[in-house]
Amino acid sequence: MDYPAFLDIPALQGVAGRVRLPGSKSISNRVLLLAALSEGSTEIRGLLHSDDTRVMLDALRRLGCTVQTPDADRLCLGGLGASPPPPHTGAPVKLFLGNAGTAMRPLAAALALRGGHYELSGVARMHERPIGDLVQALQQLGCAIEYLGTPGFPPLRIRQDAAAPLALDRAIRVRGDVSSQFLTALLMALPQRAQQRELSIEVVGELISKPYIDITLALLERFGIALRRDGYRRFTILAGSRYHSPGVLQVEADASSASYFIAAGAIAASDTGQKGLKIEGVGLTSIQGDIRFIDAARAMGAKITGDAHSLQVRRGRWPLKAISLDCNHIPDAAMTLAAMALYAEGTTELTNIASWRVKETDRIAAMAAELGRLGAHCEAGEDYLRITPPGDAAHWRAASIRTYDDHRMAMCLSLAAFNPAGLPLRILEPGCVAKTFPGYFDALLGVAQTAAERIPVICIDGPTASGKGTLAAAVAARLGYHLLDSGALYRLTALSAAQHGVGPQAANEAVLAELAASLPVRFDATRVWLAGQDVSEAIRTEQIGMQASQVSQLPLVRSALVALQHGFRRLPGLVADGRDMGTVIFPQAPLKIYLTASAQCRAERRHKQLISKGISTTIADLRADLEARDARDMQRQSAPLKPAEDALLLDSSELTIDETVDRVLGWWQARQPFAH
Ligand SMILES: O=C(O)C1=C[C@@H](OP(=O)(O)O)[C@@H](O)[C@H](O)C1
Ligand SMILES: C=C(OP(=O)(O)O)C(=O)O
Repeated sequence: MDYPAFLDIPALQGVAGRVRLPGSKSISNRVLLLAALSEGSTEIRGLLHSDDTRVMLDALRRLGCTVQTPDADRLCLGGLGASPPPPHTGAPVKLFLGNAGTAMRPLAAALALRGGHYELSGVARMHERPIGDLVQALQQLGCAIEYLGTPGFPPLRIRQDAAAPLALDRAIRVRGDVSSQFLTALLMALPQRAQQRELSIEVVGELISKPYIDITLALLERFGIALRRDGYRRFTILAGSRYHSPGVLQVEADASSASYFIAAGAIAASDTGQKGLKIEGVGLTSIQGDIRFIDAARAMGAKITGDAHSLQVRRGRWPLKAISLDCNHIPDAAMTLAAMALYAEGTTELTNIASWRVKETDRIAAMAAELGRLGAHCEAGEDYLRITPPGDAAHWRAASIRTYDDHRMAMCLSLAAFNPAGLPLRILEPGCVAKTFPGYFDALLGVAQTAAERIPVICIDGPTASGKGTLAAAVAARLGYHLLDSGALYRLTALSAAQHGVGPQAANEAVLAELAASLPVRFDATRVWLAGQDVSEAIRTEQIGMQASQVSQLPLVRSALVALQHGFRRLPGLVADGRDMGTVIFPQAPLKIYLTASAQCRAERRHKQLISKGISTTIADLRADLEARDARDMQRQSAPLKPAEDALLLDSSELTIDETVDRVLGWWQARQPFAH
């Protein structure tokens, strides 16, 4: 998924409909590793496809696992089972684990206990995220594991002789007050060495994020590993333990990802009687601890119902009620409470969240800074955050939100788009959501509602071959906006007419208008589809171009296409390319460009294009055609080609494409309210 450098979200009002969430990160990466350690193949359904699972899968492939994907929902992983580990004397197997804590920590333990020569590294931030407590526990056992950079942090080298004896006769002690992932890592890795004897782990100090240990235990059980435990203090893996694939395993949708939609349902206005938002894939009986976010959301005012596989959320109490909550059990979803606090009456206090400081970024500092940018007042302590929302609508600010390469910062702060001041919101580097939820913004904007006039439209009109199409596509890509190639609609009407055996002449106006009104059209970034067929090339022939020009003269056809064109005005915004976008279709658009270039220049560009396609023609002929077409477009009765009164004229004769794009983006930026 290509993300722009920033995403501007217009002020949102409601949410409605249903959203199906991607798989749980925590379950996905645990299941992948357990399947890898098992004999035979495991069919995983509903696996999360994101940066964190991609690095895990890449690593497992390098370790020798086979991966097959019979369809989009199923992945079959062939495990390593009893196959021998690589020799510790050979070249290291280098594994890059991005910023995935659920890959780095468990793989470090699993490989140290398996034996072999490995180097584990990640992105720069991963090299600042602690792993010392886990490494110490492994070293205690006699594993040869060392730091390649700063002591206590990745990157790591593991050089372990699989045959060397380990000190397994006493309990392995591990601290759990920095991250529960260290204990999870040991729990998942140790069964490799529990064939002959039972193995115990003792947790030193207070364990944080306990519900993540419950996920680990639940999945170990699915893979046949039996344990004895004393609360969260001591865990004993029984002798004779062996990973046994369950065959097929369904991954629940991610409960942390659900928190953004639960919050949206609680915040967004919905008409009385409306059911609000349905969240599918995860339900009230989830094995993920973050499902307990619903208790906190309810305490703030959300109305939540549900069953085993889905949740239904709507606004209840309004404004929301501030809460004071120990969030240690829901470290990830608790960030969403910070965003909900923007809409609460009073000061919300989130405590026992020291682990926020060592995650994708220092989340306490980052959250305080960005909520402050929106107009809230925050007090950040070593392990707490207090949030007092903007006093009233007048105190909200149009903010440009930094995301610190932290997916949760981007997802949480997007909820500020529901602000009561009706201000748009800018999210910088929105692509960071790819860590756990690549399609997040599409999902949010797919269920969000706002008044059509709040959705910005940039109109790019101009004569034939002026470069409108290229400019519009580039501007849309840079802004993450939808694209309407209105000229293509006329071409599509002409093509559809030809397919139905209807000529483009005025006598057929009524039939042509009927065809136009129900065009089954879909655009994506580079292709055009008509009734599921890729017609990108078919509509570009000179013949269809001439017929398109003819049908575009017919008033009934033009009006049939108006509603279709208005339908393209969808969140977060639209770039509309055509001849009457600014004058007729979107007269209220906040930016209108009239793009021209001299006839000679346009003829030369078109000539170059045609030559590159192997079509021979002369510049003089093309110029004559262009001028004839201009005259026809400018003189037609209905919506003649002319600049809108408030359009900015842009002559691209002397400009490169990049310069033209930058000019338009510069004009657009100048009209945005975001403070820097
Ligand atoms: O085990 C897991 O899947 C996770 C444990 C938690 O980390 P900590 O135990 O470091 O709090 C959580 O924040 C992380 O996103 C996923
Ligand atoms: C802390 C997180 O990730 P990780 O699994 O990398 O620790 C998170 O997803 O919020």
